[in-house]
Amino acid sequence: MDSFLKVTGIDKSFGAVRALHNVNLLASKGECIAILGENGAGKTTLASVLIGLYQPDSGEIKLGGTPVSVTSPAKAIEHGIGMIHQHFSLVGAMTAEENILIGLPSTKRGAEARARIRQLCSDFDFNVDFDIRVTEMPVGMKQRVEILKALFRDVSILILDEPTSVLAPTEVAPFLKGVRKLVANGCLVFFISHKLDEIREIADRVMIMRHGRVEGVLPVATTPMAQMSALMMGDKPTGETVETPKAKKARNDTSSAADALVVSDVCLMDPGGAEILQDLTLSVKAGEILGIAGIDGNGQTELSEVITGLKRQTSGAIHLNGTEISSASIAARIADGIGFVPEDRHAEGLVLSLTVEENMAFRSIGEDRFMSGGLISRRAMHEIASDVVAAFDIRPPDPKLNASALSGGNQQKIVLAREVARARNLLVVVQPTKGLDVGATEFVQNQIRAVAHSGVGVLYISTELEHVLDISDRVAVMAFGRITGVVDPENTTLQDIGLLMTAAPEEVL
Ligand SMILES: Nc1ncnc2c1ncn2[C@@H]1O[C@H](COP(=O)(O)OP(=O)(O)OP(=O)(O)O)[C@@H](O)[C@H]1O
Repeated sequence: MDSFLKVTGIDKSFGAVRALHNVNLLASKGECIAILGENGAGKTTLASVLIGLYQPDSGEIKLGGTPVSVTSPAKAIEHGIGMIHQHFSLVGAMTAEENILIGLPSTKRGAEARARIRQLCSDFDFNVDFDIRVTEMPVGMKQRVEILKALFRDVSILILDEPTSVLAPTEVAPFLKGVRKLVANGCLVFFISHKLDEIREIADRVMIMRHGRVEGVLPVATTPMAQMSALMMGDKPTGETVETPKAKKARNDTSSAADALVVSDVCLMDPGGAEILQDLTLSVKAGEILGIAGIDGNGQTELSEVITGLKRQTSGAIHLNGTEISSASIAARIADGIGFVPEDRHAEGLVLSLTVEENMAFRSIGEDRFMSGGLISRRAMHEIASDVVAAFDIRPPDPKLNASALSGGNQQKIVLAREVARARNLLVVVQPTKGLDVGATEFVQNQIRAVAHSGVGVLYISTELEHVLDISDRVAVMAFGRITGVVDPENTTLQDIGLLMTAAPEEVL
């Protein structure tokens, strides 16, 4: 094989954690290599070494036979290596075009450049609104802007870190098609993903990582999924199975339960006067899981923010256990027993510069369990966090590490653990399985089921339709800031839901 990229003997440690252990890889232009591995396996670290965010402790990277020193992301771009991260790095106050052209000399930012951006958009079927700022964009659109930014810089190696996790089901197929086009054009694409079916669809080879080592680089077409999964998980069993339909029925008999949450006729306007939520009405009973399905950017995030107090509705009312909380502060809602797992864990869920145990106590200081004799007890904080770290299998199992030192999946577990503990009446989760490996996904779903089982109402918002259908007792579909229908997940079809997801405003009841 004519290898364009040659990675030899890469090692990278963070203190005692050996994140990469003698990683070797040969890859050619015009192929798509999936990188598969459990949370914490070293996938992001390897990608970060390739794009110069981290310097390896040892090892070598060659491009076209020449050793290269990738000392920064800017150097990586010079070498034609770009990466789309799970957490985007766009400037919120700027438009798509301004972001794509940022840092380029003015000679490269004229009409020709703008035409090329639009051409790339149409080549890859990317729907991007060029008139709005990034802060106003739904996550899926931000991702498309990030990709355009890399494509505009003519990358020949593009690393995509779980790119479909922010996309709605209907957006995935066109996106994958776009990636295949990129590969056909000679780009070497690394596709980090936890989704075996997607890997099967998009990748030529799969590189399986485990505990910082490469367990194998195998052709996708001839490698059974079971073999990929076994290499990824070692001899550990994959996640426990979930819940039988019978058990789900037994749990979800909430017909006589009281309403935990009632949202009545809620409207939300953005500063420009556009209606983000329109006369939205729904209810969640105690012990019930109400799923919210919908294409990203149809008001789901804003719904979660209005319920948790991060945004104030323009009109309408919100009741928790029969008491109106429409104008209550965020702190008052937390005190009332609302737990919230936000979509953007980095921006809203965690303080990365604080330790795991400090993050566990975040916004809960003052609760009896963290206090002793009227003072904050560091010991209680440590003990509570140690228990949670063990129960949620957070790795590395050290509550005194900064949250920034944990992999994305393990950071997610911290937020979930903290919010589950807070949710005495209502748990609102947005994209809770994003970035989690198969085992961790099962684990998180089971935690959420257990919360509902204890009598807490759960609002489960996700673009992962299969997960929503699997876990929810009822599913409300959102489009254009409204609920377009409520369905029984046992008696509905994907087509029915698809229709509700794309219902035009005038078709909405
Ligand atoms: N900046 C850092 N400081 C300390 N430890 C780190 C740092 N970055 C990663 N690690 C550790 O290195 C190991 C590999 O992490 P990495 O983020 O590469 O995993 P991953 O395979 O991308 O996981 P995920 O699927 O959860 O994103 C983990 O044990 C993680 O805790």
